[in-house]
Amino acid sequence: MNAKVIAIAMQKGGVGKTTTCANLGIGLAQEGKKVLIVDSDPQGSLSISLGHAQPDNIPTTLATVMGKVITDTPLEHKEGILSHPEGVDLLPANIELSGMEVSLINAMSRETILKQYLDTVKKDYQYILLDTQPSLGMLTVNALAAADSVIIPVQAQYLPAKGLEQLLQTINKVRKQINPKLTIDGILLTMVDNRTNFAKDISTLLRDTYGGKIKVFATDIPHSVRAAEISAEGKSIFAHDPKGKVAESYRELTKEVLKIEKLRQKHKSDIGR
Ligand SMILES: Nc1ncnc2c1ncn2[C@@H]1O[C@H](COP(=O)(O)OP(=O)(O)OP(=O)(O)O)[C@@H](O)[C@H]1O
Ligand SMILES: [Mg+2]
Repeated sequence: MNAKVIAIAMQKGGVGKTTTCANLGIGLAQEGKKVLIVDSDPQGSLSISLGHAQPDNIPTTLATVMGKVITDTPLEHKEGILSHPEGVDLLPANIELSGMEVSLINAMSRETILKQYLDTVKKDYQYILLDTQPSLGMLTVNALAAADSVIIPVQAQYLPAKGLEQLLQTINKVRKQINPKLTIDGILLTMVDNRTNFAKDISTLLRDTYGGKIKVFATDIPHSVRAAEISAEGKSIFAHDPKGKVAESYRELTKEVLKIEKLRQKHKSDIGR
């Protein structure tokens, strides 16, 4: 195994990054994949939403293992990785990670500390998903430097134009300077309210503006209070409301994500012929 690493990134807050990371991760596990999800947000929202209500009490987190990479200290096998009853592994985060962001400033190869860490666990997984914080700071750059691809959640109610442009510029910079093979899997429309036409307008606008260059996922994630409830429950939408429209859409998204990998493999073998 050599995991595909997907960063879920958008510096605008509250667009559904954490929700997508948890539910896509568990969706992939339900398709039989070995999945690690990594919380790289000092707020620890992903850790909270996967059942660790007090992340600040967790002794070993992403900050611990990144610290060990920086100081060249050997890691134990799967150090700090917790398992979730729905079949995924989680590397949690807490407020200590904001201290890490400061220590990165003076670290050698500071943009690739997370990548160096992930290289030690990639053989144990097929997918590694990275939840990122709402900023384009050093932790997000580390996630982009470590990733094979990015999924960009965009909240359907708001025109994402400016935030999206900044993110694309950062992705291009990371490609040029650190990680040339980084690709964009797609833009994901989240919290879509089908009672309005606005979401449709935005998705048309996105396709018109970026079409050809960037895929917009065919699957939209609908707005639903059921989705908002899960972060307090510590479980996925599949466990909380399995027959609901949000569970259905995350199942569809999971299929789309698996298809991207299949197409890439086919493309590779076609070229090899
Ligand atoms: N499909 C949905 N329908 C309704 N509410 C949702 C949906 N998806 C997520 N939410 C809620 O919207 C809020 C923001 O979602 P989430 O935490 O996933 O976004 P985020 O991009 O990770 O935020 P941040 O930038 O703060 O990390 C949360 O309260 C979440 O429960
Ligand atoms: Mg979040």
